[in-house]
Amino acid sequence: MTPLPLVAVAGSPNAGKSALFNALTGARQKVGNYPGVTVERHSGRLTLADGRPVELVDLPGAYSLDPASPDEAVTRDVLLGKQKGERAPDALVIVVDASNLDNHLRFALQLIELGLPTIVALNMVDLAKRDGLQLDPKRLEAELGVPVIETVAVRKRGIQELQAALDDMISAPRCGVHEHAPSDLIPLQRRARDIAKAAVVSESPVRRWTHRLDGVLLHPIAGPAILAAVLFVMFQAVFAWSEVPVSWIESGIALIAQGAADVLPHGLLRSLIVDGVIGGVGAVVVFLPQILILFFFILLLEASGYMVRAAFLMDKLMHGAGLSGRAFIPLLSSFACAVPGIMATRTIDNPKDRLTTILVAPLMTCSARLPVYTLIIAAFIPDRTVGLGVGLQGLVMFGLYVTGVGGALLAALTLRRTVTKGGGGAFMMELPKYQMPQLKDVVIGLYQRALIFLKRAGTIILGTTVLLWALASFPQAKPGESQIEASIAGKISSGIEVLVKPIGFNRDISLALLPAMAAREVAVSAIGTVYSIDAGDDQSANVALEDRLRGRWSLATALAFLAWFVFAPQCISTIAVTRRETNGWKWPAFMVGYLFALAYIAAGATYWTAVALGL
Ligand SMILES: Nc1nc2c(ncn2[C@@H]2O[C@H](COP(=O)(O)OP(=O)(O)OP(=O)(O)O)[C@@H](O)[C@H]2O)c(=O)[nH]1
Ligand SMILES: [Mg+2]
Repeated sequence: MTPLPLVAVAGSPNAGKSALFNALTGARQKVGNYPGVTVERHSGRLTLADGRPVELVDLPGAYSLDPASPDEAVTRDVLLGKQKGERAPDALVIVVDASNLDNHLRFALQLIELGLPTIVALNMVDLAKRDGLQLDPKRLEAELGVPVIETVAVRKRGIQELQAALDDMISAPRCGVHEHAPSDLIPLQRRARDIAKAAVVSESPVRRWTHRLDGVLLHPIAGPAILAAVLFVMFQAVFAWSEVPVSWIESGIALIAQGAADVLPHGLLRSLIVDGVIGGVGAVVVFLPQILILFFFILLLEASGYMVRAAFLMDKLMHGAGLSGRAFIPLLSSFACAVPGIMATRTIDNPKDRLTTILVAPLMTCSARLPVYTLIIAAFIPDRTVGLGVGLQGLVMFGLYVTGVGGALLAALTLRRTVTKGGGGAFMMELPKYQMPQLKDVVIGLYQRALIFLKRAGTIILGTTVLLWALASFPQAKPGESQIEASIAGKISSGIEVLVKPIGFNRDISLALLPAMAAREVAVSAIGTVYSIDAGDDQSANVALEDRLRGRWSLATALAFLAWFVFAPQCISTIAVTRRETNGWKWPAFMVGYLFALAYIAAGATYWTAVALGL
């Protein structure tokens, strides 16, 4: 018995292939598995007008014939007649989304080049129309050189016409499958865009604007320059805009501390409230404005549709580091916090790519580092401009972010050649329309961020601060003795100090490192608490934290401390989420190990360089 003619339904993800397949085959479907892989095989039967049966297979969506995932590999192998347990298809139905034509035509063009008898289903014309886009299928047909049928798969519109076209095609003599040579994506993309443009009859202004903006924002030279400028402005704003609200919060906290000191009697309770709670938590809460400004930008970039363009621009760079372009969005979210960033890696299909992305995500400068960076920069970097209105402090902050990103790319490159070696794939993504961000959404996003931050301040940070206060307050010092040196915390930190002395860290830092494991910001509150206790009741208790630091740390130590924080894996939540996402302790342990090693080396190198330069 000769097998039925096989017709493959192929196209980009979400084109509506399965919907069309269902409309064509109805209930006559079979679900199996391709041998050797975990990809399902959906097939169904279709009877042509003259009574001849054909078999239809619904292939997994793919962006190109150069696969990035196991699903895409099956699609390619079936189409090229190389899939085990499947015969070569006799004809193709390519499904494209009319409202997303230039993206979907890329793959369609590759498929048409295979030379099989082919029909293009121009699907989702209902959605295109709703968006104000009208296309000319005849023009498209002329450009592509194969029949084009308009369909709305979910409403079964155009199904009969499609079946009639299949009828003609199966009757025609078939020619063999041509080999696929991996094609260069850039010319392919350009052709797809030109054809999609030619097929447009009319287009709404929003769509037209999107195309025009993309012409500038995705330009090979202007695009990256604009992206760099956007990021730079963002980091300058974090400093410049926060000055006033920070000073308000500072005076508020000082007032509260003063009030508490006035009403409470001398002694331990007063020390706990004023030094422990108000001193520690207050030192962190001050950073709320900066964190909100950072999130304001991230929310704006996301809502406007620019974020995905940024990912597109970064794709080449990501590939250079051995990462998938899909890694960009998880890594960018990690600027806010590594926990959602690591969770977002679930969109990366290649397991090695994904693992690498998880392992480097903590190197992205999360918002919890901001308090530490800000404190040290404010204390040690002069507040002056370096010309053109660019502030030195903002520049140093920008430099710290760049170091984090550079470290992540280098780490990824190294990991991909060693522990996470293995093939990756080409990456493509769809660009959404530009949108005016809604004020309401941004406000809600910021409100949620503020709440999360304050909750952290009230729980983890408060808890560790009080614990540290207790460790730093007992046993009580005898007269003439320094309280910190007499305390348990002082003893512990002397132990740590032995380890970190070679990289220029002093006792204050050793004391802050341990509680900072709970959350990075705690380093700031820990230093705040310790200094409050140490100052005792003398007049200097009211001196701002920065001024105290300036008196006690050398510039070399401060810079080493910054370098440490760029790399150190100090966050329990990140370690926990890594364990969950990688199903075990192996990778989180590896991550903590290599990041601490990097932190130690970076801090040491910074310290000794600074000392050598005479800072
Ligand atoms: N409005 C509208 N929606 C459609 C049309 N065709 C498909 N859809 C919807 O689009 C979504 C994706 O359709 P699918 O058929 O699952 O797409 P697919 O190409 O099989 O996707 P993958 O298999 O994931 O690549 C579903 O929610 C469908 O209901 C259409 O012509 N018009
Ligand atoms: Mg499908």
